[in-house]
Amino acid sequence: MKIALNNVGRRFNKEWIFKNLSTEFVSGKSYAILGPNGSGKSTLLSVLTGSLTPSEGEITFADSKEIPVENIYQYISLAAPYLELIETFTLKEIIEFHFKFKNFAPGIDAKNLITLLGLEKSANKEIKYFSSGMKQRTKLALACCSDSPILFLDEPTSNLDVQGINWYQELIEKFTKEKLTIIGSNQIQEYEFCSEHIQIFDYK
Ligand SMILES: Nc1ncnc2c1ncn2[C@@H]1O[C@H](COP(=O)(O)OP(=O)(O)OP(=O)(O)O)[C@@H](O)[C@H]1O
Repeated sequence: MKIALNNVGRRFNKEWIFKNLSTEFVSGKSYAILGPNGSGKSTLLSVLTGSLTPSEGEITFADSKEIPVENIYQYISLAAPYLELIETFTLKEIIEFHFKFKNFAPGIDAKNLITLLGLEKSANKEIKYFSSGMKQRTKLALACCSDSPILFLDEPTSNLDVQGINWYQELIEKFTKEKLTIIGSNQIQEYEFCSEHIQIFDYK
């Protein structure tokens, strides 16, 4: 998989969030998009997922051939603070729902995903009764355990405690090897495994 950006910029009204960004994102590599709060990480991630159009420049998605932007969602898994889980579903139900649209990563099924989460006792509990950390683990596990070639994680350790952060790092180790992984972050423990760094402030 490849995402290629050619002089891409995005503005809201008259404010440029980033511009003149030309780079490539390829499978098997992990990328960190870095910058402080409000710098534009989530805006760039939205452009890269095809959910926000660039204000200038070109973005292209390709596998063995070009993929139209309207189809790119089929190749993507995403966990982000602004993507909510359906609160009235139980954990079992949300897994069943999610995997109507995505395939499980090799070796994963609903039962061992719950084990991986360490939430066996909460399998029949509604998401609305989950703690913020339990919800975050669930979002990360759904995204990482899907068989999608591109994985986007925005602020992946928000609401996780030290144990949760270790759990996140193990999850990444297990499930991102052959993927194109892109992390939006300003915390080292979230992106230390990423070999490629993009500083939003280099594109202001
Ligand atoms: N839909 C929008 N309309 C107008 N301005 C927007 C919109 N979305 C984001 N912005 C602005 O774009 C800038 C970058 O926001 P963005 O959420 O991308 O930053 P971020 O680096 O992800 O921040 P954080 O680390 O706090 O999540 C901010 O000034 C924000 O107010």
